[in-house]
Amino acid sequence: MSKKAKVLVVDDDPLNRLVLEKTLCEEHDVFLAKSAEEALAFVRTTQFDLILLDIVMPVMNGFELIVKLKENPITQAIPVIFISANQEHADESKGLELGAMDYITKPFSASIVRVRVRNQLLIKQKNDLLEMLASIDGLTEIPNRRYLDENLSREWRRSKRGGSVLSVLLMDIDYFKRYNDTYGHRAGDECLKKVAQSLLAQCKRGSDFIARYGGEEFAAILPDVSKEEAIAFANKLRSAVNKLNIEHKTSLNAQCITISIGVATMEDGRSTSEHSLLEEADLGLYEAKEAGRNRVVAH
Ligand SMILES: Nc1nc2c(ncn2[C@@H]2O[C@H](COP(=O)(O)OP(=O)(O)OP(=O)(O)O)[C@@H](O)[C@H]2O)c(=O)[nH]1
Repeated sequence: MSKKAKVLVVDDDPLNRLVLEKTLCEEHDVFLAKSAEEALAFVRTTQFDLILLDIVMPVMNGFELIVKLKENPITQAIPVIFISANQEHADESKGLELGAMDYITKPFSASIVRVRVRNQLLIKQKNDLLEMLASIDGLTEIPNRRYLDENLSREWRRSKRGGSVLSVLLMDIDYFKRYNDTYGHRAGDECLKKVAQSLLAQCKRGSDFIARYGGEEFAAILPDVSKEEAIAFANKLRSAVNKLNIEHKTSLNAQCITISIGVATMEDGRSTSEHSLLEEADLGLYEAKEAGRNRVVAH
């Protein structure tokens, strides 16, 4: 059975909160906030699938709250439905212009609220699925370059802010053109899938992130991992690929598929940009290739 959606009801009127909870609690997990401030505290700790939002509330009203929600990358994708006693068209169009998905007027019919909430949750489910598909590489089924770029940008900003360490790896299969030429493009695809899955299997920490960077290149983002730890992890990845023992009889450095890895680490928030971190890892990768392949070079 699929898990219940989390719906946050934000309304200063206790009776409205109670009625909405009763209306929705059979189908969804319902959370109640009695003010916009309480809602903001809630969304910091819980990932909601939908917010039902009153407009007229003391201190911060519903319009002000939706602006804050849409400004924050963490909350901007949560669909909002206004539920308000304001029946003016101007309020409804303002609510929709500010990013709400729907506008329900009070007094409301419980069955209409239920259907409109269900509709928005279905749209969100489909959007989440599309977002996920757009982030996964079709061949290897691991995150793609787009997902990597987003994640690196986020982790780089986090490290810069907190002064924490961040390591990046760039990996490339050795003599892969020769592999394709020898065994065919289809076998090349199978090889890429096996390598990708073996790299992924080495990621034991939730924060480790592996992606297909493009072609026969892969990348890893390792938050809070020092240079020494990143080198050790890179060697673990290299050894995992060696152990796959995929025959490569035309390779010039081994009898089987191997990878070369470049490592770069940002310590004390010193790197100028996330791109410079990738460039340093790329330099390490280049040197690993030059030095004979099937090795790790840190920059
Ligand atoms: N089968 C297959 N091959 C790919 C894919 N993407 C890139 N390639 C191939 O990967 C090969 C990469 O070759 P090069 O960049 O010359 O490098 P290399 O042969 O691995 O040599 P070194 O990196 O110097 O060890 C090219 O022949 C690409 O066609 C893919 O999705 N599937």
